[in-house]
Amino acid sequence: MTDSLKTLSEHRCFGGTLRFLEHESREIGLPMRFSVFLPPQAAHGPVPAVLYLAGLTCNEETFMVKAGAQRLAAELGLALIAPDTSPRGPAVEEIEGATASWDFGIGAGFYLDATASPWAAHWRMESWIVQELLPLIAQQLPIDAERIGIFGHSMGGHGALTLALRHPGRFKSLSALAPICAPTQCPWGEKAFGGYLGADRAGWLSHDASALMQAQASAPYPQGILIDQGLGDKFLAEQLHPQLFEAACAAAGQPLTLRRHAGYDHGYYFIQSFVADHLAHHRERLNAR
Ligand SMILES: N[C@@H](CCC(=O)N[C@@H](CSC=O)C(=O)NCC(=O)O)C(=O)O
Repeated sequence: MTDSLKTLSEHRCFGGTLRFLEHESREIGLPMRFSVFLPPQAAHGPVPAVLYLAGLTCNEETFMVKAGAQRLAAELGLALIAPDTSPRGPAVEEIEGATASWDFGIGAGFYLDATASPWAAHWRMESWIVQELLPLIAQQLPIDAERIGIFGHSMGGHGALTLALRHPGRFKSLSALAPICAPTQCPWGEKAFGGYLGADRAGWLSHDASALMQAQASAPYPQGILIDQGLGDKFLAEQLHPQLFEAACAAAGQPLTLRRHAGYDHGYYFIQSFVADHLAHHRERLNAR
């Protein structure tokens, strides 16, 4: 059966369960991996969940191993879902350019559906996550499909902001850590969008968080968006541009808490330091009825 979940490993964790899973994805056309942490409360019925999108070079394990989020998620009764960041395996490794650099191809799916050849065949991360993975998880695991939030880091922060803005109502809460805020105006985004979407830059804007927010007629998240950014982040000036998303939120009337933290870099020690605030942000909004 195409939709069945294969458990790769299962671990007891803070009274809940951490599972690493795989399924045959119809959208990607290949097996895809993801991880799910179910808190103890999931033993008694469906729980709210937060989808975490990871950054360049990461996979479905990175967040669960490095962020230190499970203890608080167990206390708050929140499930955590962490998908892989691109298609993988022999079928895609042989595509020219798939493994040549760490910011494009494998480990760098950018959470969109590619339209340009040869990427369009398998690089369908947006459809995989939104149309296939979330419905499958809600069907097969004790997760409340109506109470799902989204956050992410760097490329995954871009993914969180853009998927939330491109799918109104799908995600009830939104936050990001050091997100790529204006990918049409930074080297990582220009390389990825040029490869995955082709040379016509007009089409890129529908995957640019700042452009999407600028186009909103009213605040899509009236309960507020949280962003944390380290000021010691070596990628901040060239790649991330939080000030552009901040300006777009101001123009759209979107409440935004953008916290700038002296000394913090781009890595998982920064994420560990603020992940509790993100889980609390989501829990408050997902539990509001
Ligand atoms: N190899 C790169 C560094 C790659 C990197 O920093 N990846 C970040 C995400 S960057 C934007 O999406 C990350 O989360 N890495 C995983 C980790 O464990 O830190 C280089 O050479 O600079």
